Amino acid sequence: MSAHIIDGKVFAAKVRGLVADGVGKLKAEHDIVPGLAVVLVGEDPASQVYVRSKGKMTVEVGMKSVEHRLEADTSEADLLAVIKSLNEDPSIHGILVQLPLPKHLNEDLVINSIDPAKDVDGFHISNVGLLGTGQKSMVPCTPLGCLMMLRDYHGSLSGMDAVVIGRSNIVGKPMAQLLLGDSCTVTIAHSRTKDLPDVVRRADIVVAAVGRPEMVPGDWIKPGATVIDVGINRLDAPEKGEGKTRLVGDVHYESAAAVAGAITPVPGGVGPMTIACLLANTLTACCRANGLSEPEGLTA
Ligand SMILES: NC(=O)C1=CN([C@@H]2O[C@H](COP(=O)(O)OP(=O)(O)OC[C@H]3O[C@@H](n4cnc5c(N)ncnc54)[C@H](OP(=O)(O)O)[C@@H]3O)[C@@H](O)[C@H]2O)C=CC1
Ligand SMILES: Nc1nc(=O)c2c([nH]1)NC[C@@H]1CN(c3ccc(C(=O)N[C@@H](CCC(=O)O)C(=O)O)cc3)C=[N+]21
Repeated sequence: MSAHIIDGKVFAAKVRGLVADGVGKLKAEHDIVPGLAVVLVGEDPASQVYVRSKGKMTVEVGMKSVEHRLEADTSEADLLAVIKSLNEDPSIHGILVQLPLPKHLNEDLVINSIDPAKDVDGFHISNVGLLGTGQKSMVPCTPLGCLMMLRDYHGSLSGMDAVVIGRSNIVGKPMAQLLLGDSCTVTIAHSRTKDLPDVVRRADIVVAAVGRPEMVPGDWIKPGATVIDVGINRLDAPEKGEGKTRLVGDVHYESAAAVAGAITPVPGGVGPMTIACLLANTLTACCRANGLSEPEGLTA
């Protein structure tokens, strides 16, 4: 194994430190405490992990943390009423509705009912449009975290060939926008892409956001390329004991690390950065809401 390991855990701790400094300054100089509300409908297991560490870290950086846990059969009207009350609550600067939502709820409608200024996920159509046109917006946390790691490792990304595997609204598409914004030549690959291995072999930067465990093998990776593994896949791990599981990414780590120049591990890569960027976005939203200058280095 030769690749440099990009340590998302260490980087995320650094970002949370910057956020904590900003929060401290807001409190000391303006007596303002940023508040983040998370709304969880039902008991999606993938979301559980996220909500747990998020609540803890929100409090650690000095913010107010609010959780709304609603029954899986909550009506759309009741969910919209909760969001409306959070939109109107001046102590709340960030609102996150955990996805996926139960099938009977219209995800687009729900997301677009969030005040765009409080949309710390950056999923509201208004923020998507602002990002797409290069205007100041709320930037989705996972792609923002990936961008921060890439900028930190490479400095400038200008002119690099980037391949994003996956075209979801929450990861693939905004990731491609951010890479384009940093002047990469961007290819977006998906399930209908022809000759995916050859497409990936051209890339200086590979971002894998597919949701298929260890799908990208090392022999698809150009020697020296930087590999960002967004995938979070939980597999059974009987070797660790009965009922135990392990997390793996969308990249086959061992073989990819043998050829890549740099790689993010799973766990300990993109995941912790996502949460750090959520806190960063909440601080940014709070500064903007109060007409204050926002901290450097925490936005795209
Ligand atoms: N670390 C973190 O903080 C986060 C991690 N994740 C993880 O990232 C991964 C992706 O998440 P998300 O974007 O929401 O997933 P989606 O399921 O919404 O999107 C997956 C994308 O991968 C594409 N795809 C599926 N199969 C293939 C294939 N065989 N070849 C090429 N492309 C394929 C799909 O193509 P098509 O559009 O054609 O169907 C789709 O665009 C998941 O593992 C998820 O758990 C997600 C969010 C945050
Ligand atoms: N509105 C919304 N926004 C999201 O950003 C969002 C969402 N819904 N729904 C679910 C996905 C998933 N997601 C993760 C974030 C961090 C880790 C994370 O910190 N993972 C740790 C591992 C945790 C463990 O050990 O299980 C790591 O990768 O090191 C995982 C997953 C955000 N998501």
